[in-house]
Amino acid sequence: MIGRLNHVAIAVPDLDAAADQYRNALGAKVGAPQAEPDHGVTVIFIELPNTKIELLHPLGDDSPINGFLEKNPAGGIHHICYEVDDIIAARDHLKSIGARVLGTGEPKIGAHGKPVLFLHPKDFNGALVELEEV
Ligand SMILES: C[C@@H](C(=O)O)C(=O)SCCNC(=O)CCNC(=O)[C@H](O)C(C)(C)COP(=O)(O)OP(=O)(O)OC[C@H]1O[C@@H](n2cnc3c(N)ncnc32)[C@H](O)[C@@H]1OP(=O)(O)O
Ligand SMILES: [Co+2]
Repeated sequence: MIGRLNHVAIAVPDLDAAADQYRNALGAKVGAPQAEPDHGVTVIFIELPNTKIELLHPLGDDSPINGFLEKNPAGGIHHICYEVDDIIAARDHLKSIGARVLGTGEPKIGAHGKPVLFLHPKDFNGALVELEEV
């Protein structure tokens, strides 16, 4: 069902510092900050030849990543995003086998303008999974 790795997301306490580090220390192609108010985050995408890194920082008061950054004040790997062809079929299959789909259960439009869903980390080996329909 899952296809390519779309991105690995890293929650960071200082978005500018993290972007500068990827640009200068690692020589990466770093995009501009992108506010995603519907998701409670500001993101910066880093384009790698085979995938992307998504730097995440809280936006607004009730960001879903606040708790994670409190537990991991230096930052940390927050989620992995896999591509799927049909997000509704993927969701219904996962629900039917008891996996918890987060939020309302309806896909939201993600940072690439495509529908996304999240699966509870406790159901996936401690790793928060995002699915993106491509
Ligand atoms: C823009 C878009 C895009 O790419 O298009 C994005 O990525 S938006 C990216 C931001 N959006 C999201 O993450 C949306 C989905 N996420 C959520 O709904 C939430 O973050 C949850 C995953 C439910 C966690 O929420 P919260 O931290 O408030 O809950 P909680 O403290 O009760 O956590 C429950 C347990 O899960 C663990 N936990 C929390 N966040 C985790 C993470 N990212 N990876 C692995 N484990 C995690 C906690 O440590 C805790 O474990 P213990 O009980 O063992 O201590
Ligand atoms: Co993401």
